[in-house]
Amino acid sequence: MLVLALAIVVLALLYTYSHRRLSYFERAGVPHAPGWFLVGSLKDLCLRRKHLGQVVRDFYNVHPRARYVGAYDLGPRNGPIIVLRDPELIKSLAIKHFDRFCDRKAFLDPEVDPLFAGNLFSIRGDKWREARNLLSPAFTASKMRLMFAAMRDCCVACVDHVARLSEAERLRIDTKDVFTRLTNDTIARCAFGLKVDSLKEPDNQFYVLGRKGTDFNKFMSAKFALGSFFPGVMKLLDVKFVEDDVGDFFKNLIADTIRTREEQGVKCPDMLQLMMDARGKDQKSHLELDITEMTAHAFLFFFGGFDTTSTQMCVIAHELAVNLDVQRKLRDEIDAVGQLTYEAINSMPYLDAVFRESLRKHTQFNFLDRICTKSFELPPTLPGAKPLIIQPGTNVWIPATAIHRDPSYFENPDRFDPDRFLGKTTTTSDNDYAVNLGFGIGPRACIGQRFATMEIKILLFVLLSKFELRANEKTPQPYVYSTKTITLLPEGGYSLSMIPRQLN
Ligand code: HEM
Repeated sequence: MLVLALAIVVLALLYTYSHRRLSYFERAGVPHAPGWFLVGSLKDLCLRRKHLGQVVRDFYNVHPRARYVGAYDLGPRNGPIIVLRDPELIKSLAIKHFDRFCDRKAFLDPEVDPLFAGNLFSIRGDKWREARNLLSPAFTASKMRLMFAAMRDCCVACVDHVARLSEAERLRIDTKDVFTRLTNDTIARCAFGLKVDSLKEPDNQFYVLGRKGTDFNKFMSAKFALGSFFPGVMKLLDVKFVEDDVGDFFKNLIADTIRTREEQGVKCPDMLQLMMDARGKDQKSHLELDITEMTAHAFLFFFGGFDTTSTQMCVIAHELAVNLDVQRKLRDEIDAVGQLTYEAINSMPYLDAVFRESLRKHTQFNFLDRICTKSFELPPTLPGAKPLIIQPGTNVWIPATAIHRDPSYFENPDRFDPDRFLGKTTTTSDNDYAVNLGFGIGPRACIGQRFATMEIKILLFVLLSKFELRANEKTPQPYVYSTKTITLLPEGGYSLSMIPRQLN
């Protein structure tokens, strides 16, 4: 009885506290999405009524002219989220005032989950700066040139595998499975210096455990929500993103590779080598780079690159199969180029346009998140409103998905139309920069952008040289994102037909 009474009192206190928090934007005079006790403004996401992308668009559409709007986070604190709408303000916070908005919201305590919480995506402050400086040289244009041959070999092996399938199998390709194996093998080669063929050996440990560690479609989304909004509960229950068998496998792999390289005096052009070379160079560095930290960074290729890159391949293949005019135009460009070289892949305007349009229409990071680290005065959101001072710890979202579907920036935004990017170079004009957010913005933007772009372009080149992509009866049309996950997985899954070109 006493316990029940106590529980009711705690709940009532929490409710009163939350009620006050949920009036924050009302009091500040900022247009906002409504919020509810515990679920904040993310009720539809929690109830799986809407995909995260739609929820972000709902926030964005709260007011068509506001420079920013408000929403409320999950959890008993129902913290305020500032959702930026104005490209100028986005640039101001993400670039000019980066020193005040350099971190993301913490998911996890590094002590609970060192592999996940210790990687570049999650770490903060000076530790992030040092790690980013250390890892950036692995992604320069000259490193990409070095990795080109390895990537090409992986893509050719993947397309050869498709060619060896029976005709019936080729009519129903599970693109996610094939492309995930490809990205796995590329990462094994370029991050860990390992040769793996996951299409020939489907159950190899590298693939099986890498997949297990990054499977966003099962419990991962729930863990993300828990870690994001109730990090304390995550710590208490000792819930990890990276389970021990996965973590141990990768740690041992890194330790063995380092030992072998040191014993044999071998140097390889991969990310692991960069970290090995950086060890012990700077005594004052926060980066001690022990095996766990090196594994965390190398493992980041999985979190950052494995699922994202294969997903982007899937959505492009889908769009090409349902937009045959686009496929034809791209194939003509590929045929005209003929020879696949590093220079060629980087100078194909239509291929680049197709890729950029895919990032726009199918945005994997529905919002980019930043946390305010020093108090900051936002300008009035609307003419006549007051400026808003936000405090350290306030969450700021850049609603990438919503901006990408805003007709004031992209005419007819639901259409897949690569032509809109033709004639625009990748180093875009100022405003373009803040409305093309597929790889993020500012110093915290995706470090693997060049890597992913090159891998995807090579695959498209090799694939379309040999196959025509066609929708089959399982291809989702229209493409509706499943509300069961935070990824771009369509209801019904990915499926396509690949038809050898010479048979047409
Ligand atoms: C098509 C594939 C990919 C997409 C769409 C993508 C997208 C993104 C986005 C939107 C961000 C957040 C940027 C921001 O907050 O401003 C990000 C961060 C990141 N991505 Fe990617 N990414 C892809 C592939 C990769 C690959 C291949 C890697 C390989 C290492 C990678 C590693 C990372 C890392 C480490 C971060 C965190 C950067 C930091 O905080 O300093 N990504 N990515």
